[in-house]
Amino acid sequence: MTSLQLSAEEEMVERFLDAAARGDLPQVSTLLSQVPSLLNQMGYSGWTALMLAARNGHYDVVKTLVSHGCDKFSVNSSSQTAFDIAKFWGHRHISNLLGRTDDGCQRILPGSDLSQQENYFSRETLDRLSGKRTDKVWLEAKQSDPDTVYLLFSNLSPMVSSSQEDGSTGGDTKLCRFRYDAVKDLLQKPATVLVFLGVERRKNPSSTTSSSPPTEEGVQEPPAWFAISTDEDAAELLKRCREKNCSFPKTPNRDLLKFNEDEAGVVAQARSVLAWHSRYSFCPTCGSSTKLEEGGYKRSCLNADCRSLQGVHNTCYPRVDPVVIMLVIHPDGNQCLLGRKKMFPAGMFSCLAGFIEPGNTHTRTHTHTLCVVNVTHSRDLLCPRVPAGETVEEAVRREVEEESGVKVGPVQYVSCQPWPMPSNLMIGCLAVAISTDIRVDENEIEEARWFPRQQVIDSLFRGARPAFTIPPRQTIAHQLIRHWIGMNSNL
Ligand SMILES: NC(=O)C1=CN([C@@H]2O[C@H](COP(=O)(O)OP(=O)(O)OC[C@H]3O[C@@H](n4cnc5c(N)ncnc54)[C@H](O)[C@@H]3O)[C@@H](O)[C@H]2O)C=CC1
Ligand SMILES: [Mg+2]
Ligand SMILES: [Mg+2]
Ligand SMILES: [Mg+2]
Ligand SMILES: [Zn+2]
Repeated sequence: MTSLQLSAEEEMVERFLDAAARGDLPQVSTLLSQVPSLLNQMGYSGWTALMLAARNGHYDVVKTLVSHGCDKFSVNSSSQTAFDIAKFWGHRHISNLLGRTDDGCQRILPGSDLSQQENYFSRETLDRLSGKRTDKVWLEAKQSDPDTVYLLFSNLSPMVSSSQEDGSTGGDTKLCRFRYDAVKDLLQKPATVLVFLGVERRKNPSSTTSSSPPTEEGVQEPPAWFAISTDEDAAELLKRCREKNCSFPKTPNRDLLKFNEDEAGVVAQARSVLAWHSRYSFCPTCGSSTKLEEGGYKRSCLNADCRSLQGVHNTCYPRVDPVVIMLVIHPDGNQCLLGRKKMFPAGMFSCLAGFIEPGNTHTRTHTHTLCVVNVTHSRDLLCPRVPAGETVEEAVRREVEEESGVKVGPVQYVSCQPWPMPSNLMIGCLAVAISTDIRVDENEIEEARWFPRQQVIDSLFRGARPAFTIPPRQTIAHQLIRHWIGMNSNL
């Protein structure tokens, strides 16, 4: 092979890689059909087309390369697969696609344990079927269906059974499931709140054990799930359960972390919606009484003159509070900033976190999406000082500086977690510090420190005598710390 031929071939590889990096799917497909051997080629950078598409979030290109049978397990000079790269850059849909594989292959992918990238409380076990919430006839039929599953809540705690003899939940907590006959009296009570959670997702339709008749089309519908919150005495409610060791856990922050991933997702959904009902019994706009609608996903004001009945108002729907939670990395790349609140168990440090705030009067440098304004209005209206929601990045910078005095530069989203105490969405980020002096706000944080990577590894993997402890694996704080430790610094 002459040097000229070689460079032509190299040039073709670089063109192919460039198309993948830019997300140019037609170009990727054309080149592949002309030269199929391009599929797994590495360029000068040591990256394959799959890695570049995964890096830049080009889902369609990744999908096409995978469908052509490309090698998902090849690694770059930092030993990262395309899966690792997608995960690092927060392209979860791509890491899910690359991680979705049979059990045999999953072993091969480094760090490919899917439960690691999916945070606790995030699994969508049920199909919410939100379109059915307005279908009263369907919802009523489902309520009396013998296959329907009911979960009972008292004071926002679900009834659970525990395998521990003393009733203390030791990691094997299960939701108590009820059928219509066991709860139909509760459904008649005026104080009862009923929330439609969704229907089971069928993995294997042929293995159904449903006793309900097929629908007109002959398709058996999967069982529906509802959550019931009632004012009946907890001790009375417990008598309805035939299982042993039933209880309503008393300490949500601890006890709600003991379900398997499937049930944790259902609990998060049910508890957040029920918590909203418990706090919004009256109309936030005019103070009148409200009625439940849409399968428990709406409260409408009973005052016919209320403003909330005109148009769509967010006060009528369950609320979610966004919270940023961030692992701040030292400019040297080898230490991270962790803090502790007074209420934490002794020796525990965690990521800093804080509520995203509405309205930010900082001067903004990026463009806004604005409502259309009359062109004769002053320029001030086009570059408004009007309050607008804080961005995730701004909230990260503000909270870190407020709580620790450390200034933050780049911010990168990693993953998020519904946190049903009562209804937060924890938005997990990595952030890089641009100053290192710590000055804690003692109202919020008792202490904050830079921890060297090795000390963090000792804590994470419970090495000999760790200097501090971190929150349990079910928290996104734990997962962010783990993510940083697992990540190579040269990406
Ligand atoms: N899943 C996880 O790994 C973690 C979850 N969290 C959750 O994040 C949440 C926020 O973290 P913080 O450091 O407490 O926030 P923060 O730093 O913003 O301070 C909380 C204070 O902000 C005020 N505040 C502003 N907006 C609020 C709102 N919508 N609801 C309640 N208080 C509001 C209150 O005065 C409150 O005391 C906590 O509720 C906690 O449950 C916190 C750390 C780890
Ligand atoms: Mg905070
Ligand atoms: Mg704060
Ligand atoms: Mg705050
Ligand atoms: Zn009202």
